[in-house]
Order: sequence, then C-alpha cells, then structure tokens
Amino acid sequence: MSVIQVQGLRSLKGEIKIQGSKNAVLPMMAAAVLHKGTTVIHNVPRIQDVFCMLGILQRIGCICRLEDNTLVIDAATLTQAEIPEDYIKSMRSSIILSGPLLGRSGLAVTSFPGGCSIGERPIDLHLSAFRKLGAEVEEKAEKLIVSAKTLTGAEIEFPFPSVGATENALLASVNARGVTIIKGAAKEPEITALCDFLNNMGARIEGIGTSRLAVTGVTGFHDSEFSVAGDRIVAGTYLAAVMAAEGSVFINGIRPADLTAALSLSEKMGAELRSYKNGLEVSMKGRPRCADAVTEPYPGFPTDLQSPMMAVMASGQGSGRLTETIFEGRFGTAQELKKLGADIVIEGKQAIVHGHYPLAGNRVTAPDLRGGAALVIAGLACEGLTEIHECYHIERGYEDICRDLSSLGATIRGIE
Ligand SMILES: CC(=O)N[C@H]1[C@@H](OP(=O)(O)OP(=O)(O)OC[C@H]2O[C@@H](n3ccc(=O)[nH]c3=O)[C@H](O)[C@@H]2O)O[C@H](CO)[C@@H](O)[C@@H]1O
Ligand SMILES: C=C(OP(=O)(O)O)C(=O)O
Repeated sequence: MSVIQVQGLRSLKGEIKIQGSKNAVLPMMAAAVLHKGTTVIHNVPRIQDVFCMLGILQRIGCICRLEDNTLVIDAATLTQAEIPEDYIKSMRSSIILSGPLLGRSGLAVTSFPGGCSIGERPIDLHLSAFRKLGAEVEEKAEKLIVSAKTLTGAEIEFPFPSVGATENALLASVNARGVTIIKGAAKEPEITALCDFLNNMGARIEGIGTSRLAVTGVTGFHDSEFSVAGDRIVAGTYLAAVMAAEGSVFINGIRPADLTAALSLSEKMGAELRSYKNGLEVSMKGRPRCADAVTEPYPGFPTDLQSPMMAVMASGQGSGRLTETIFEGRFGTAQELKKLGADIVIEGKQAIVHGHYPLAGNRVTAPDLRGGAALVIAGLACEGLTEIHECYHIERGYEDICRDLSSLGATIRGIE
C-alpha cells in the first residue's frame, strides 16, 4: 500500500482490538538469539518491522515460523554474527540484535545505523554499555565489530534513559559473568516486558519497572513461551483518531495505565475517557481544545504520540504548545499538516498550534511512521479528500490502519 485516501468528516463508532506492541516484540525477537533452542511469541503484530527482523533472523541462521500472530524461533542453528547491511538500512532498530549476538557468541558485526528523518539517533550509549561489560568496539571498513572473550558484570550508568541502550545492556548482560547494575535505565513498559520475557526464558533480572536494574548472569536459557501486550502507541493513535473525527470507541487490548500522560492530555483536551483493566472507552463530543504538552521519557508524554496529537490540535479549538525533547526531526509532520490548512508555527523545539476546523483535504507525504499516522488522523478532520503518499512508513508499525479505521466508520482506503 503506497497511498491512503481519506474522505473526511465522518465520526467514528465501535470497538477496535489493538495489535501486539512493535517496540516490545522487536527486542524479544532479538532476545531469542540468546537461546540455543525454541522461543514462542504470541500476539506478534504482522507489520513490516517484524517481517524485517524475521528476515534478519533467518539470514543469520535461525529457523522461524510465523503463523497468524504466533512466532516460533529456533536459534539452535545460528550460523553468523553479522547483521546483514541491507537490513540495517531498512530497520534502524536492528541494532538491538548486537547485544544478544554478543551475549551468545562473543561477537556482533554491524554498522552505524545512522540517523533518520526523526533525528540523529546515535548509538554511543549502546556501545559504552558493551565496553563496560568488557567488549571491544572496533570500526573497520565501515563495519562495527563488537567482540569479547568473556562478558563480565559491571556497573553501567546511563546519562539519559535510552530505550534501545537499556535493552542492549540487558540483552548483553543476561549471560555475562556476575552481576550487572544498570543505573539510569529507561522505564518504558516495553523494557518491563523485555525483562519479564528474559526472566521467563531463565534470566535473573531484578528491579523491573525502576531505573535501577540488577542482572545476575546465568549460564543458559530454556525454551519459553510469551505473549506480547497490546501496542500502547497504536492505541494512542486511535485515541487521537477518535478525538479528531469525534465519536465513541472502545479501544480493546491495552493497559490504560501505560498511557497515563497521553490520557490526561486527552482529557484536558475534552475527551471523555473510561479506563478498564484491558481497554479504554473514549468519547469525543465537539472539537478538541488545544493544550500544552512536552515529550519526555516514560512515564512522561511519549514522543511517538506527539505527531498524532499535533494533528488533533491542528483541527481543534484555541492554541497549544507542543515541545519535542527527544527527536528533533519530528516536526517534519507540521510541514505536511500545513498543506491541509493547519496553522502551526515552529520555534526551535516548540510547535505552536492554532486549531481550526475543518482542515482542507490535499495531497501530502508521510514523513515517518507516526507522522504518516498523524496525516491519516488529520484527514479525518478534513473537508474533502486527503491523499497520503509514501505510506510504507505507516506499514512499519500499523498492521492495517485502513482496515481498523474503516471498521469504525471512516471512509478510508489504501491503494497499491
Ligand atoms: C524500536 C523502539 O523501541 N523504538 C522506540 C525507542 O527508540 P530508541 O531506542 O532509538 O530511542 P532512545 O530512547 O534510545 O532515544 C532517545 C534519545 O536518546 C538519544 N540517544 C539514544 C541512544 C544513544 O546511544 N545515544 C543517544 O544520544 C537519541 O538520539 C534520542 O534523542 O524509544 C523511543 C523513545 O521513547 C521511541 O520513540 C521509539 O519508538
Ligand atoms: C520511532 C519509532 O520507531 P523506531 O525506533 O523503530 O524508528 C516509532 O515507533 O515511532
């Protein structure tokens, strides 16, 4: 699907089941490499990033089978420690395989994944964690060679709670000799999920859910089975869609507690919410009011929902200020929203959004994954037809945004 067409001004109604979490499943798939046996993962979303990670696992010798939403990975047959370069380019988060490859075989060959449209995205914190565990990091002919005869537990302190670096530190230390203390760890629910996943395969991690993780190295893992939680960012995207389109929807299959900051922002903007153990009821009557929000590491307002909320505000009432502190490139979405008539002024890390309704349908281009989803949301609040190009970005993280929104009453379709 390369283009999405949205005919705006239809309200949303019904129930939607949320797919499994992208950011949780990718490090779990990488973690399977640690075990010379079988790992089964349930509720795996059928998205491009998962297919890409699957491609890498197969290229490095794992036997994988994805049936419906269940993935079986047999890593007993792992043959190589080099992450294929073509895959590194298409999925930046392939870097997450270097920790488990290092842990499994003492060697991980990769290359600098480089920046992307949302920002620079350096990996210095990942590499410093590997070094702390006793690995050597060498750059040779544009390849990055991380190697260690033995990994030894150490104290790793992150100056910033990087999600990926915390995951790589965990993945490299679970079978290091002795105890590793990770201070300044990220606390995102996906980190908690990875810790639970690793413990379920035999690791010993304590302090789960806090910024201080204690990992006692183990000498081996066992076969395991785990189910991925619903994707809180997809849930937040559909919450934003209901706010932009108005209506009433039950978002099923997520823990609202994982979205606290986004939910309180939505309530401030006028959404009526009711939380359940495993779902969220959202009702939006009238236009949302713009409000201020600052992106922060968890439990703060997530950067991944900044663009979707910008789309809601652009079609709302009043003015609001969005401050982006994590990924400097994410305001690329504003340029596209302006083509739909949005009134947004960028001042450094801040976007000042003056809402008005309706926006006006036009041809736009998805700048990145969440920016693409934001343009779909804006299309729901546009008079006329909105055509979003380069939707391969959206397919990285959403199983089928057209299927989901049309099931709620949107007039939306994907075109190859
Ligand atoms: C696959 C996945 O899980 N992706 C998520 C993950 O990305 P990712 O793991 O890449 O995000 P990080 O938490 O590492 O990055 C946050 C910030 O730290 C900086 N940084 C990071 C690593 C490093 O070595 N040096 C450094 O300076 C980054 O440039 C960025 O400014 O967390 C982000 C922040 O919640 C989310 O937006 C992404 O959806
Ligand atoms: C930035 C994101 O993902 P990734 O880290 O995989 O690019 C995202 O999910 O919004």
